[in-house]
Amino acid sequence: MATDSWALAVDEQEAAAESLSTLQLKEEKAKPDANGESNTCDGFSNSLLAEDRAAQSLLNKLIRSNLVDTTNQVEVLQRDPNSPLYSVKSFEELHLKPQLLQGVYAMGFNRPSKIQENALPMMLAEPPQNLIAQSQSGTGKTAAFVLAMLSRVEPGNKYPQCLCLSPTYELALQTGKVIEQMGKFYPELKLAYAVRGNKLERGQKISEQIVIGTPGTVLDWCSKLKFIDPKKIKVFVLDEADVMIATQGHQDQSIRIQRMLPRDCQMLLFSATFEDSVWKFAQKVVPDPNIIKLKREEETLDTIKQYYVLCNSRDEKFRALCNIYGAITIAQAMVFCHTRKTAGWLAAELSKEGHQVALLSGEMMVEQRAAVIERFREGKEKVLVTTNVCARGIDVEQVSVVINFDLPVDKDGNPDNETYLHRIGRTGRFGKRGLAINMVDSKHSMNILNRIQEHFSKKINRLDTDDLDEIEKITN
Ligand SMILES: Nc1ncnc2c1ncn2[C@@H]1O[C@H](COP(=O)(O)OP(=O)(O)OP(=O)(O)O)[C@@H](O)[C@H]1O
Repeated sequence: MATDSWALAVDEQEAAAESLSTLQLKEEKAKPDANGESNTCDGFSNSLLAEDRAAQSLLNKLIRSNLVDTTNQVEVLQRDPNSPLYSVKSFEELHLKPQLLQGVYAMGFNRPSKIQENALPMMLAEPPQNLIAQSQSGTGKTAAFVLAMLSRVEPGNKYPQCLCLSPTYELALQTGKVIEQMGKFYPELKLAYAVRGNKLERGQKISEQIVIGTPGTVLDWCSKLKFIDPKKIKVFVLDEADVMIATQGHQDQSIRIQRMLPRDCQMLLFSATFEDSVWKFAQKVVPDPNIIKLKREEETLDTIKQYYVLCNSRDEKFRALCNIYGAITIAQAMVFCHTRKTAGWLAAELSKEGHQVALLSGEMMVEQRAAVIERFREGKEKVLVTTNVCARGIDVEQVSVVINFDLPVDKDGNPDNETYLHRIGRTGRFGKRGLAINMVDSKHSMNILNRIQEHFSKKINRLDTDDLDEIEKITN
């Protein structure tokens, strides 16, 4: 998988070298599994990977202001292929409770998103149906299952009826916020967070109708501590299944929780990606499911002009970058480096030259990263320097130029074509024309570039950055 890229490995090493105390902290975090697994190097890097995925997902939620646009069609696989397939074009068609419809409109939703068009009628059908749904982040999954939970809950009954599992505390909070917003016109509706640190008195029973939490704590609350009676749960949601299974122990805990629920409990599972492992897990926790998939909007190199620049050193690459900036007007650019060290250095150098630079770096907290991206989106900075690890999955639509200060390679040093496409493909979406410039500083990187070129069968032209006229031409 591209996620364990070489850059991630380098960043891990840098992080480890930078601070022993952080390392110890993270090792602590990597330990908790009940399976008694020892904390090997691999365990450490897997835990970082899981944290990375969860952080990425949180980042996307924090910076997202609206729905991700998609022109792809939804693929629906019904449990009973003979039953009619309903889809709705308006929220009215769903016959929601008035308070709920009011909540939906108060959130500014005018009509269901693409995935909601099919998912909502299925989730709200009687008798309840199970669902596995996959679509990229930002397509309206959370809003859909929150609506389903709020539709089924009976606020008059003061015990948990809906249970939602999230991979981390922070992600649980984000979903909780959506529940609160959408359920705003239901004052009697209450929400409890089953997350580590939320200590309740033994023997207590929870009166909140919706519980959202992480698998370990939810399992404790349902079994050992008996705060929740699992037999009374009507809707079970497993959110971010792909992020969930990246964390050791979460998969087993989720399955154990699911086994305690009544047979007729509605099971809903959501995931942004659908690799084999997610699919296998989904089938274990969601019996007899309907399945909905929405393909990612294809990234394309067709509308992107690609160039490479030959240099001999990091300093030469920097000069080339300055020359490009001197010759053409760039509204906003993203510059990708392999390591946070290079990224930090480059950002500092660019600022010295008077550029308004934002730096997105691995050691930043997710909230800090979100703030950096927000400022960049608002145009407060014109250049965003980042490592691959930080910027994966982030869409900033107005970026028209992408510069690979270092070419993307995987952990074995081979070209990472997927990352290349993802980095620059975004500049050419929705009919926009983009520009990508690759810095080549060795025979090795020339070889990588050639292989990328072959892979996509798209010519990458040489650009002489000492020739200002030539640079100017590339924008024509
Ligand atoms: N029908 C809708 N109309 C307008 N905006 C919507 C609609 N549904 C959801 N949104 C908004 O779109 C954004 C993405 O929605 P949502 O969080 O539900 O997507 P998601 O697929 O769950 O993504 P993620 O997994 O990243 O949270 C949110 O800002 C949400 O408020």
